[in-house]
Amino acid sequence: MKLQTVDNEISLWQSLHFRKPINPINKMTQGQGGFGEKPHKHSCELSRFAAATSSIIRTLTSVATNEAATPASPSPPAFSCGSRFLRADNKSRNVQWVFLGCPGVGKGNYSSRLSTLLGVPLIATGDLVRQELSSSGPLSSQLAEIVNQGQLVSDEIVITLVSHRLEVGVAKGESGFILDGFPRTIRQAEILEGVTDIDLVANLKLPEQALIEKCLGRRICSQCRENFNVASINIESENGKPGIIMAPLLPPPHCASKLITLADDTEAVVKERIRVYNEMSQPLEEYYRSRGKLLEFDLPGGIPESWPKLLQALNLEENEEKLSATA
Ligand SMILES: Nc1ncnc2c1ncn2[C@@H]1O[C@H](COP(=O)(O)OP(=O)(O)O)[C@@H](O)[C@H]1O
Repeated sequence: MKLQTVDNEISLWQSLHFRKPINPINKMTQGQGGFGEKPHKHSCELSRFAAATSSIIRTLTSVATNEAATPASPSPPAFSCGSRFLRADNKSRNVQWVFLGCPGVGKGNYSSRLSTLLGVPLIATGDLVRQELSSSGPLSSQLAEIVNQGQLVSDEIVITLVSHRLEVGVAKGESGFILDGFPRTIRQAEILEGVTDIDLVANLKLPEQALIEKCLGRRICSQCRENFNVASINIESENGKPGIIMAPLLPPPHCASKLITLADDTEAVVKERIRVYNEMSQPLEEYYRSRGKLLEFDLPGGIPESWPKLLQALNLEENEEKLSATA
């Protein structure tokens, strides 16, 4: 039975290194939620998986308790807030937030702005996968095939990549994190839930037409790796839903001649990525909603309209100097 298997795995990781108790309420919700069946794992797969996850467990423990790295006199925060999402249960650590959203919704952009604002690292699994893919490592060609077809890479590989990234961060004294693109399956969420507390899961939404146009308009500077978008989106209001206007995000002149398109931003692959998202990742909305952690956010337009409203929804305010620095 699924619940039994998840418990077995979490107990295995706990026995390895981590100490977070399993919350009986979570167990109950998982059981009632009817989430997708977890694939059967052979014991050798399980032990490889456990090895990878024990690493994430160790690292997440260190991230969650990393007080030593906090400076004695921290510089004033770039924000003020009354947010219930900040440090929900543990004043000794920084935020642990997750960003959900379909490909093209802009979660990378908003999570990156928040990471700068809150002074926490942004961990984007898409970037970790692409880094691995462009290296000459053993996983490279295997990953290229999966990503270029718009499919998800295996939970085991993603967890290994996240775990490694967290370990590097802990060594540098990082505390807290914003996760962009992880978890993306119920299984990944269960693993995360089993090892640390997530304070908030922000779910960004746009109509599908805008998602497709945004993905197809995405460009990256091959030199500085900055993201831009050449799409000019104008979706008329329909059936009581407000229209959406999104201006292009054009590059500065020194990047304009160096723009590239990612191999998975073609129309067929984008549609497949959205289909895979709806099938594999959308169930996460209910998973986190039932745990009281989900913040739904319909983007009202491009960054100039959406960013202040997102801050409002999170009960955050940028300080004046920060506003001018990011303008
Ligand atoms: N958590 C994850 N689980 C499985 N695969 C992932 C995960 N995160 C990223 N990937 C892989 O990396 C690709 C790029 O991710 P990302 O940049 O987040 O794209 P998207 O625009 O689809 O949100 C995904 O299509 C998927 O193949």
